[in-house]
Amino acid sequence: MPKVVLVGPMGAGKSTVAALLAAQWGAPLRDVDTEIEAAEGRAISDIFVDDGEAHFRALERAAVAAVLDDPAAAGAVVALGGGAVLDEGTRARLAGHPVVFLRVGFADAVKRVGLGSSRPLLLGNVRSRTKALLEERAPLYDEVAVHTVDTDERTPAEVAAEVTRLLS
Ligand SMILES: Nc1ncnc2c1ncn2[C@@H]1O[C@H](COP(=O)(O)OP(=O)(O)OP(=O)(O)O)[C@@H](O)[C@H]1O
Ligand SMILES: O=C(O)C1=C[C@@H](O)[C@@H](O)[C@H](O)C1
Ligand SMILES: [Mg+2]
Repeated sequence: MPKVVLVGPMGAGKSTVAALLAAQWGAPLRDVDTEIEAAEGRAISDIFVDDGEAHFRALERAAVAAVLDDPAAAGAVVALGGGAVLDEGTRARLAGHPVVFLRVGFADAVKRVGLGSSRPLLLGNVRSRTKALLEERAPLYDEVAVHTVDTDERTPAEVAAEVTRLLS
């Protein structure tokens, strides 16, 4: 089983904090978004444009399951994509895992994700999309999480230290 599975919205810092924790713990790093992009040979934004969100979600469901079942992911730091918890089967699979919800509020989330086009679900109106997604998904992150860490006005290093403290 992984040592930690980070969940939370876009801009929560899952990828950033996962990389820090993996380096600090000397543990393998598994970032599911990155693994999907590597397997597909294209960016997530291109998967959304070419094949649509439903196709991306199917790839994501399989990629999360593959990581959770992978013996090589024992003791790893795993970062999930922001929407992985939308899938009921994924939520069920996370039961019993050390899942940490990195919470982020609206203001910090908007500052962190910026206006780039790499997050297809925020295209159009970053502020209103961010607000809606944060509200819709908060109950799903709460459902799967064993611990919640508030990341607002904290550096990635401070967030990583809090995750380490909670899991030790
Ligand atoms: N605690 C923090 N304070 C300030 N900036 C942060 C913090 N955590 C992450 N960031 C910055 O916010 C941006 C988004 O972080 P990151 O890519 O780690 O988020 P994510 O949760 O993995 O998002 P996604 O779901 O889109 O993969 C990056 O530019 C990162 O440097
Ligand atoms: O919150 C989401 O739905 C997403 C978050 C990212 O991690 C990527 O998985 C993708 O951009 C979708
Ligand atoms: Mg990420």
